[in-house]
Amino acid sequence: MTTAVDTLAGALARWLPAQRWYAAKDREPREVLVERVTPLLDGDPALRHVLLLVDGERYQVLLGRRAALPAALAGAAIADTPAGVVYAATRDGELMTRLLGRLRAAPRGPVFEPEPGARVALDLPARVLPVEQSNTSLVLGDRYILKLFRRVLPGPHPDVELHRALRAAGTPHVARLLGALTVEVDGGRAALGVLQEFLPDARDGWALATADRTAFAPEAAALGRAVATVHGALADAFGPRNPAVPDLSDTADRLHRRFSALAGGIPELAPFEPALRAAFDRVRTAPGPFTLQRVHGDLHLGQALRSGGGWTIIDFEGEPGQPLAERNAPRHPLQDVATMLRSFDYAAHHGTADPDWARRVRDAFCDGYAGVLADPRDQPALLHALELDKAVYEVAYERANRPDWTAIPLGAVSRLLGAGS
Ligand SMILES: Nc1ncnc2c1ncn2[C@@H]1O[C@H](COP(=O)(O)OP(=O)(O)O)[C@@H](O)[C@H]1O
Ligand SMILES: O=P(O)(O)O[C@H]1O[C@H](CO)[C@@H](O[C@H]2O[C@H](CO)[C@@H](O)[C@H](O)[C@H]2O)[C@H](O)[C@H]1O
Repeated sequence: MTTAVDTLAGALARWLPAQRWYAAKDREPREVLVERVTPLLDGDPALRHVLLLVDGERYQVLLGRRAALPAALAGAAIADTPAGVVYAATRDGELMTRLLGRLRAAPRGPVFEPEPGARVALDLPARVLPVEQSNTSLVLGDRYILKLFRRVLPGPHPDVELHRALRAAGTPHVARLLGALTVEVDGGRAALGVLQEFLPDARDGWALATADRTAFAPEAAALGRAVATVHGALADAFGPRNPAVPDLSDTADRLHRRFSALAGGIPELAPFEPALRAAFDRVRTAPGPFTLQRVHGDLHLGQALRSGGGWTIIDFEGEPGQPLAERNAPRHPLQDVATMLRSFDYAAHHGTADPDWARRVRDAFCDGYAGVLADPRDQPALLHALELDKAVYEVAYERANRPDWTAIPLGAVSRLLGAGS
């Protein structure tokens, strides 16, 4: 006999592949299990928090239910049931306005905890950010931004942990953390979301750099200083968990493993494999010693917001597709520098190509960074290998998400190898 939960699971299996935050986007999941349903609001509309196991991986979804959907929510429908239409509740401003206030400790349900000393208004009008991203973000009253993670992973979450430590250290370059949403799973707590101060006048670095390349150049030095300041604060906050290592053989091994995992099904990368692996091997003899530390882990121009208060770095969750242990592991800080340099190259090759601009902005960023910490250009082999690693990741990312963009990172692999170390 087919139950209501089976019907819902089937409808979710058809709906998931169209969601950008669903990792295995290119196919319908084999199995969707509704693991736990927590009622947050009864009536019409109703709101449920739902944990799903999708091919064994845990996700959270917020489901609304109404007797009939208003036209504005027509695109959010998931299933027609005898009790009403079930739909993606994050699209429903009315329900999302009430979300924070409904997260009271229902047994094993989601909980919202404000940070010590933070006074949080629980009923500000909500709107969902129109950008498609790895997660789903709601702006509350233009004062807060609530990011709801889609994957639910037990253990310390870097977006919460790093923001908390950076604000405690008084770093001006991060948005204030106001609270966190968590849930109990597998005997521990898992982060479901973070609430932060919203910067209403902010524009992200990608928008700025692509709108007017000339105006962006002076900003790059300030961005370099901001990233170095954040690195210094992260090193202080988390301490020398992994004190100076004599060489970066472990990093080289990791780059090789990542290449094998990422490039397997990508024939365009095959001709570059020997040169890429040689570049990764050169990391083994880069002059040390090195101190590894917590880093941002997924830094690019879209993660840097420019507002009246200067540069703010956002989204410290690392690459969302990686396991938490990998994302929380100490790394060389040049990893973040390398990924930001890749972003300048993206901006330079978006529209009319302007490699000279990329070189100027890259130098300005490194100058700014070098004013606070060591000059990234003092480690050319490491920087080169880390840029290549990110470009390979980007080829895989673009093929899966934006095939028309694949030429940008693929061209970069070729250019970076041609340029040598
Ligand atoms: N504190 C903030 N103030 C203003 N806008 C923000 C803030 N944090 C994030 N944003 C906006 O939300 C978007 C998504 O945030 P982000 O943390 O990068 O989510 P994701 O991990 O899903 O990419 C950003 O590109 C930015 O435009
Ligand atoms: O922001 P996310 O954490 O979801 O990061 C993913 O998506 C990014 C694109 O939105 C992608 O970034 C790549 O494209 C950017 C331009 O759109 C460019 O500035 C970045 O340098 C480039 O890597 C990112 O790789 C991916 O993880």
